[in-house]
Amino acid sequence: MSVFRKQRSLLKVTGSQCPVKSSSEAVSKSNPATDKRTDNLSGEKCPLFMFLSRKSPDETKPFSDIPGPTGLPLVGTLFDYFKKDWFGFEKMFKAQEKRAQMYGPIFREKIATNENVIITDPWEYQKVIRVDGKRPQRIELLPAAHYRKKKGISLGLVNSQGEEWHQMRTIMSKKILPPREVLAYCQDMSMVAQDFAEHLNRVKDKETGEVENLEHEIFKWALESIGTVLFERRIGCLSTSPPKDALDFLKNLQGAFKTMQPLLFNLPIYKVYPTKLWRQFEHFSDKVLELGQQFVNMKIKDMKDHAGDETDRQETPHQSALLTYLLSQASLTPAEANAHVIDLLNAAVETVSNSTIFALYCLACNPLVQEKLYQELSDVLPGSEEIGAETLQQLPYLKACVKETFRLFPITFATSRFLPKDVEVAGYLIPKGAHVQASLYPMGRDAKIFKDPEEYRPERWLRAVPRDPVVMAIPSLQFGHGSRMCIGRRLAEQEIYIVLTKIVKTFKLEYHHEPVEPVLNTLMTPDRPVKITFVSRADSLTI
Ligand code: HEM
Repeated sequence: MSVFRKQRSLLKVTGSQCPVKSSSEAVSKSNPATDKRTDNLSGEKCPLFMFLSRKSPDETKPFSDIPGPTGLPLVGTLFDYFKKDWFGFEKMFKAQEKRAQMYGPIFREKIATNENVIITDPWEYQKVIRVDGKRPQRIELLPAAHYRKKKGISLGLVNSQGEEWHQMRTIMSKKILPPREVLAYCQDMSMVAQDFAEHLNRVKDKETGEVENLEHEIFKWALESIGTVLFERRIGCLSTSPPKDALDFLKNLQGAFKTMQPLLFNLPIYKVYPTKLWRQFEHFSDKVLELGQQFVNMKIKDMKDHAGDETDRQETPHQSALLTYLLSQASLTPAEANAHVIDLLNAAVETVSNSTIFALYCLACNPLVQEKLYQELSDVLPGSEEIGAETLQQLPYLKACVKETFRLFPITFATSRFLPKDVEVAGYLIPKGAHVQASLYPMGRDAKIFKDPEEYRPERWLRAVPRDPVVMAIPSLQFGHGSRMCIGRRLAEQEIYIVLTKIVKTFKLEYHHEPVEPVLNTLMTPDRPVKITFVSRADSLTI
């Protein structure tokens, strides 16, 4: 009898013994991996269940038994992604969902040089999280790492490993992670978001209420917003004539992300021969670097111009931009400090923009949810006051809306680790060094975990009754986990909360077009222009 079937028969016993009833979102069908959670509402595993579901070591199957597509020597399943009846690289998350339906919650796949164990069961992925350690290793973004090595630039926090990573992370964490540091940016972010709402009001079509190239406008906001954190200065993206360099930066950043996607999964021929795609990627990356450096130079010039100017410093609530902080670190050369800031800029703009676009889209498609959110915002912020740290504590529904967006559109689509030691997952022994991915799209849309998974229902995250902590943590997995979790998570969430607050208070959002589907351009992005109608709220006090 398979391990899974054994577990299922044990679960029948434990189900009746467990003192806590199952939730309405409990498993409808038996699934070997998901059944293990018992889904009791307290979120704690029943001790009897834990005892009965223990496996003896000899039940653990070898790595080679993990199911998955066979593929060809050398290239693995690479050619599947060129087939008409299969999904391309831009729909990799769909391919993983399909594979999970075929092989179950754990499978192996080798695509060109990428060999992965993919897990769609959140309880099983917990075993990977538990062994994360102090210096977790994630697969590098190979094209980006190759580019940096070629140019002789630091690999940066995103792509470095081991001690080098740990040292960088320790320095940067002190300034980016503490809640008090992040909350200090509330006021600046709030002012940028207010400008953005006014900007939308200005640029929306007076007849249709739609904004031409909304994505581009949101990118401008995201650059302006993170600019206040990194450089403590306004870039001017939301003015009537934004600086050309800022617009070029955004265009090239998008180009770099878009061209990186196919480079990530194909054979890395570019390492020996600069293919057309590689040359495009290199061109975009060169421009991003050059223009990013210009932002840095502007800030450095500001600092020199205002050295010792106390009046200027008093105007800013948090006294030092991230760049200032990094430049003051004795262990970093100015070149390293610059490289880190450009890294953060790159990581921040695409991620925050796309998450915000999907959140606005979800709200526009769900008027009842939007109305409920509007009520919450109006109760807490009845006037045009700025959004402060205390306000953010009082907006549970807003936070639930963001979580629900992350569930449906996990823009990073997978989070991964190289295992630091052998681990048993879903009944298989996975050896140290294997690369293991949590596939977030199928996880978030699993009907055995979420009732009516296609529905946008923020209430899922508001249950008064405590639910399984593993389920509750699914949305945050898109920021990764453990000591290598996204360093910008708090900044990102704060920016998204603030901009949604300003927009929903100012406009009623509507959507009257074909549904938007996600596609990968390294990150998950909408597959078409998102034509939201922005209807000014008559009773809005913000504009
Ligand atoms: C919704 C927005 C964002 C999402 C979904 C996101 C997601 C992620 C994920 C999944 C990782 C890998 C974590 C892991 O391996 O455990 C990561 C790493 C990282 N993120 Fe973000 N991120 C976002 C916003 C930001 C922002 C705003 C910044 C900068 C201010 C940023 C900077 C970074 C950096 C530097 C790393 C590398 C961290 C390390 O390896 O130590 N991210 N992010």
